[in-house]
Amino acid sequence: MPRFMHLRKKPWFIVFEGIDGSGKSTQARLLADKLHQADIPVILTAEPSEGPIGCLIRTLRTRPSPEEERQLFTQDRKDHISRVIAPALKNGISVICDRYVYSSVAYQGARGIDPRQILEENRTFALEPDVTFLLRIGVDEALSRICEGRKEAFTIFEAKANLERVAAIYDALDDSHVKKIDASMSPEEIHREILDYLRLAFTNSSA
Ligand SMILES: Nc1ncnc2c1ncn2[C@@H]1O[C@H](COP(=O)(O)OP(=O)(O)OP(=O)(O)O)[C@@H](O)[C@H]1O
Ligand SMILES: Cc1cn([C@H]2C[C@H](O)[C@@H](COP(=O)(O)O)O2)c(=O)[nH]c1=O
Repeated sequence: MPRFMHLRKKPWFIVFEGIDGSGKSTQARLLADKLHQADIPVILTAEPSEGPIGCLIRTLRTRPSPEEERQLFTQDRKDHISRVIAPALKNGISVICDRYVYSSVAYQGARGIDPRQILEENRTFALEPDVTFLLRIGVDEALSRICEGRKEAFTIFEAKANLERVAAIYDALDDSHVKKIDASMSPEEIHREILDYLRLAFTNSSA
């Protein structure tokens, strides 16, 4: 069966999660490019989204309260789902999303809000991905990558202690659609592992 032909029959919703610097954007782009090369209809999107609330979030220079932050990301996600994700899937277009529900669980959970409460609230409205790739990496390695790849000072979300708490919540995730990936490998090795996993998942889903 030609590679990824399954996606022509049923578009997939694929999410990338992980701490800052884990390589989510790199892998999301590599996967989107691979599907484009296979002539599979796909869009690459992200949260915070490019909608009005997502743009507001990205301009923040001081961190809101945990509750305000939770509400902002929840409203952005509702807008993102209705404006971008749901229409694409309905039109047979697969969606690759760089950050989604679990970012709220991990990052706002790291600020003291009960992660289970965040997850339960999101489950009342958010579409469930077909697969979530959780890129796992040590905080020190992630921060050294961010230093290399970024000139301006760290954003407010990247304080080391905060990322340690975020990473711990991510690691506790055990949903069946979460696939944990060792993100310390090279970009090419991670990409190959993701493609191998997807090919097997597509085969099993159409069996
Ligand atoms: N497997 C890898 N090995 C080494 N460096 C990597 C790897 N993947 C990405 N990088 C580099 O690390 C930096 C962060 O990568 P990327 O932007 O993909 O991470 P991210 O998880 O999206 O980060 P953020 O959440 O902060 O946007 C970039 O400079 C990128 O080139
Ligand atoms: C979706 C989402 C994101 N965040 C945080 C996590 C990141 O530090 C920033 C986005 O930065 P990126 O470099 O564009 O990935 O936003 C969050 O706290 N909660 C969320 O739901």
